[in-house]
Amino acid sequence: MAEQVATNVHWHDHSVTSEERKRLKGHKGCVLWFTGLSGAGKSTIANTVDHKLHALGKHTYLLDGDNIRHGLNKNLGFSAEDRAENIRRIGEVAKLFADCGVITLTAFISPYRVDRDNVRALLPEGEFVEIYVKASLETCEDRDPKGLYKKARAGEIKGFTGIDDPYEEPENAELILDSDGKGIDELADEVVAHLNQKGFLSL
Ligand SMILES: Nc1ncnc2c1ncn2[C@@H]1O[C@H](COP(=O)(O)OS(=O)(=O)O)[C@@H](OP(=O)(O)O)[C@H]1O
Ligand SMILES: Nc1ncnc2c1ncn2[C@@H]1O[C@H](COP(=O)(O)OP(=O)(O)O)[C@@H](O)[C@H]1O
Repeated sequence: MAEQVATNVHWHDHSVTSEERKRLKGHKGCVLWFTGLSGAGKSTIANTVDHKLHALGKHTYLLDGDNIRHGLNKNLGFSAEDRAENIRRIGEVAKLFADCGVITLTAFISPYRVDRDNVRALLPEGEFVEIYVKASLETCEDRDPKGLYKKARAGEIKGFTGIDDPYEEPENAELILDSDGKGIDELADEVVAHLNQKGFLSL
């Protein structure tokens, strides 16, 4: 976890409370943390869940890997340190969204267990929902929508997750999606059903 560097800064409580914000929205906030290899289906499934929840009248927002790396995190690369900082910042942003009752979806490889666990620790108990989008390396390489695996195999990209950089599988994910065996719509429905069952879609 990053240490606080600045001194003489003080926490201020908001005059509109987190509970009041949630009441206005009609449901709790949470973070749906999709993790998995590049090409596993994180982004596509998260987008489909986002659509389905929006259609149900829920307040959602999706923080997507490639997009965040064009803005907030454009100064970060793919070393272990930069990936940790990437995930830390996303975690802090997601926490703010969840605090005001938004169902926040994130789609990042987030390959290191400790980085994901640090985000879990940032959030109130039960609000971090780790969703492992599980697909074999073979499946991901076959899909290879951006041609990145091909480049990594050719040595044109170094430190590519799954090829010459690690991916640590979740040990206690709330949900595991079988992206080798099932289609996008079915997997998105599994996520919505989980949220419903756990009471995230109401107050
Ligand atoms: N070295 C290396 N390793 C893995 N991925 C790479 C790399 N270089 C570029 N890319 C592209 O960046 C996307 C992953 O970014 P993330 O922010 O999700 O990565 S991480 O969570 O910080 O590990 C990832 O996108 P997704 O396919 O959406 O996962 C890749 O398109
Ligand atoms: N369960 C699935 N079954 C079939 N194709 C999938 C599935 N999940 C994702 N895909 C396809 O695989 C490709 C990569 O998905 P994407 O969501 O970009 O992965 P990620 O965000 O994990 O890198 C896309 O073309 C997507 O349509």
